[in-house]
Amino acid sequence: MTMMGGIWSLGGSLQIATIVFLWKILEIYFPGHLRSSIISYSMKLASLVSPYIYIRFPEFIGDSEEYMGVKRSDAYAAIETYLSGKSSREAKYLKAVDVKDSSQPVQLSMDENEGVTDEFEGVKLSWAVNKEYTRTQQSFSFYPQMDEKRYYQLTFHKSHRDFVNGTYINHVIQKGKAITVSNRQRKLYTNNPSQSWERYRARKWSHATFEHPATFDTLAMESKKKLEIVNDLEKFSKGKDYYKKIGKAWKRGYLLYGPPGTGKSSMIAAMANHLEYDIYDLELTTVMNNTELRKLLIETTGKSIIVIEDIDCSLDLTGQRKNEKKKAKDEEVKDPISKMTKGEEDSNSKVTLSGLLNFIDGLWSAIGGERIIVFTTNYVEKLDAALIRRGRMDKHIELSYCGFEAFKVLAKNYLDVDSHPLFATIGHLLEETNITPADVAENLMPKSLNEDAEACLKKLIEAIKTAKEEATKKAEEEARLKAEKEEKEKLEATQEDVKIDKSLAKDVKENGVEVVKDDKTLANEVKENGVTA
Ligand SMILES: Nc1ncnc2c1ncn2[C@@H]1O[C@H](COP(=O)(O)OP(=O)(O)OP(=O)(O)O)[C@@H](O)[C@H]1O
Ligand SMILES: [Mg+2]
Repeated sequence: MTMMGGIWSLGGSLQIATIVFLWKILEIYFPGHLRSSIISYSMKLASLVSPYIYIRFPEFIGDSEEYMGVKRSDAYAAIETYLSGKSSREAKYLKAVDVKDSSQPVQLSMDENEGVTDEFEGVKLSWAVNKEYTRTQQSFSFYPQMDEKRYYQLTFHKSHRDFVNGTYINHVIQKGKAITVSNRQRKLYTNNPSQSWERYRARKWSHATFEHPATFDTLAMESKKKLEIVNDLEKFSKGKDYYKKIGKAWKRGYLLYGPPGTGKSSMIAAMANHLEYDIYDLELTTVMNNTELRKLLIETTGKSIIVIEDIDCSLDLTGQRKNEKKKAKDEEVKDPISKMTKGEEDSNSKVTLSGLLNFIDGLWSAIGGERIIVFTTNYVEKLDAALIRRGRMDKHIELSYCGFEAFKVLAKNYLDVDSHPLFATIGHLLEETNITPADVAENLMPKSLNEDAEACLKKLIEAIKTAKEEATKKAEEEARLKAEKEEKEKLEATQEDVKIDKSLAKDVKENGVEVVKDDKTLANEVKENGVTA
């Protein structure tokens, strides 16, 4: 189909008709892989006499022999977007690339075997989209599977070689990227299990349109803290030159920690909405090893937030668990047979702490533009210090129970009230009670059409009182258990002392000599009598 690319520059309806006819014959009578060989040989033949130059932009780049290592080409995507307008006006065979919401037009691109012409600074160029077939690298089969590889082909007269290399291609890529940014719909990605990566076109990430409505305005937290985070994000997103100057990869790590329901996930959504970034929600438990993790990283794009939720649950990454693992390993060394029986489990070994650290700040982490990495956890104290040190997780943000200021944000959002006589009671109760913003929000939400703001606020007051009573009961119960435990320990210690005393007395009686008292007995005597015996 390379020949088709030349059609648009050659002109002449007879030539076009002949070539289209030949192409149809090729398509009907020759299978895909044979067709691409015929095309490739005819192209070589034609190039001997043709004054045209052809540049190919494949859809996937990387090691073409190893499908697992390929990445969708940014240039291909930019060209697709750049040509979208022209394609929808000129091409006859089109396909819908991205169907957006009903308020926006469908983005169209040329279908295979189609071509359009472009003119830039007086130079005419032609574009075509083609595909070729290659054999997949799968196990031996009598019916080998063929993979399609799409590519854009640019054709131009050889006199414009320098202009195209120096100016035109740059213009196309820049323009394509700018269009993408202006009408892009943000995406929420999640990683596919690696078993489905085998096929060439199978992606490592699946995506859906990101539509979470949380913003920093709807987020309930102290305004000072909120402003600090917003400023931090903005400084980062505009910091390209700064990061270059200080010699650091353009990325920033955030650790969000706090009890369940305090807004960690909501904050990630608010960050993405504020910066207009995509989100890559990385499910670490389906990643088999460090190599897979790196491959996933390579496939992420710039202007994105990579999220690992509940990092403490995802993997054996906590310091504590690592020690347990080390202990288990030491035991294995002592007992090689047990190691062999555990062999199967080991081969399934998952991402390690060092693999994750590499993911965050290894050499590979610097590719592909600005990126934010966010970890969330309910138990910050469980995390390994190496994982959350500054430079990796640059900013630690605690999301905590609902304070009065956070309540006011929720009241404004949920009930549209800025002030109310019941606010004072609520403020007072919140000072004494730990209740999550999720619980407050749930109580503020009207449950029927007749429920007004006052009814909701009263409902909240009752909920906080109940939470307070429960917390008091819980604290009392804990105090009782603690006292019981202390009492038991004291009793056990006394019984131990009595035992020692009795054995001493027995020694004296039997042997007629006094045995030197041990330190504990002496200390007890000093405590009780104020003098040593
Ligand atoms: N700070 C907050 N501001 C606004 N809404 C909140 C806040 N915290 C919680 N919510 C509400 O509670 C719900 C749960 O919050 P979210 O999922 O963000 O909590 P989380 O901290 O991620 O919890 P988990 O640790 O269980 O994942 C959200 O849908 C949101 O409506
Ligand atoms: Mg969450």
